[in-house]
Amino acid sequence: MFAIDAVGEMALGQSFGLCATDKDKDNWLPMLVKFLEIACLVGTQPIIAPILRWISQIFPEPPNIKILTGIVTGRMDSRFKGYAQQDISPGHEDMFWMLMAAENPDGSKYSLEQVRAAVGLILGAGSDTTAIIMRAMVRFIVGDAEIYRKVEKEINDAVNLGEIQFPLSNRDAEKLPYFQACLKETLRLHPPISWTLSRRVGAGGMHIAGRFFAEGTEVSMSPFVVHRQPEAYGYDAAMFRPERWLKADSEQRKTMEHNNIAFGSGPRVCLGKMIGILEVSKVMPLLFWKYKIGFTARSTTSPHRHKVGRAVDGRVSTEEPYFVTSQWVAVQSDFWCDLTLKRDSLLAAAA
Ligand code: HEM
Repeated sequence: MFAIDAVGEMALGQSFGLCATDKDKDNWLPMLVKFLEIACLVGTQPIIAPILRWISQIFPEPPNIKILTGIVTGRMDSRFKGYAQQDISPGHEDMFWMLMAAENPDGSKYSLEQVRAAVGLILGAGSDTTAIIMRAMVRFIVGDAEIYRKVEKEINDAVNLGEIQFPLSNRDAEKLPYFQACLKETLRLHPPISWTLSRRVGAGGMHIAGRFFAEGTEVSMSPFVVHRQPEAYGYDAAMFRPERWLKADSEQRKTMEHNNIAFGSGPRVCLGKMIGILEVSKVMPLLFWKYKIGFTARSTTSPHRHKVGRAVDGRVSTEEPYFVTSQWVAVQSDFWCDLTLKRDSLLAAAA
């Protein structure tokens, strides 16, 4: 809910109110998963796009989707209207405002359709991705008592010594090296996007990893696979071990960073990379400081209640606290946690 609200605030200057009401009354969460499933289908099989467009013209939009598209379209329309009346920003420069000021390479302004498409892309690309990392971080950290202890200690010590303050600034979050190493390990082992956007092989074709690919072939890489190479991350590449980032020498660290493609790489790298890292760095230390977290069994109403959990690598286990379904996006479902307010945070609130 936080990730959707945050991206709403950034893209259209206003959150969608999920955190404030503590409810997903418009069904953003299930609809986003559906949206990403369709994006996966169209992204990998572009031939399907015109068929889906045709179907969507014949059959009415399902009511749930209609509500969401209605909310987004309504907000955009009112911003377009405000913009035309020179009421350009809602008190701060959001992405809508920047897109309206942006120019195409030929110097022309973005068309309304371009702005609509870009805002839709940001809402889709910037919400579940960040939420997946947050869930995976809880699973990896809390699932290992020693790592959890180290994360808590680092945050508690930094708070007690007055080195960091909540709400955390990005600079303060950088004062938590062990937490940052956990974030890197999470992005490495559970990259939210299972393969990067495809690229087309250029004129004359190309040899990649010992194979020839003809000109025009679409190729892509899977962060999930690249991030598990022992050549880059060591013999224990499949293990969640934050220390690998802290103990690596500069050459090893360079290799690990270079192979980390959770946000893609090159000219089409994720445009929200720094925003995603900032969001996780602001929220997760506060969560770990404020609450004691534990996993609980799956809810009796869960669609997976008869199944054991499934990890991001497809391992099926009763120990696994969530169920990962991976299409383009490796999304978790049925993750039930117990949160207990900690004494320290209660005392700080009372002070
Ligand atoms: C942890 C969070 C995130 C992850 C792991 C992630 C990952 C990715 C990946 C793998 C790509 C494809 C890059 C490539 O093929 O080289 C991408 C593209 C993109 N991402 Fe993110 N993303 C995250 C958060 C965000 C956020 C918060 C936003 C916006 C506020 C965003 C906006 C975009 C956009 C607009 C693109 C398309 C770029 C293009 O077409 O050139 N992402 N992201």
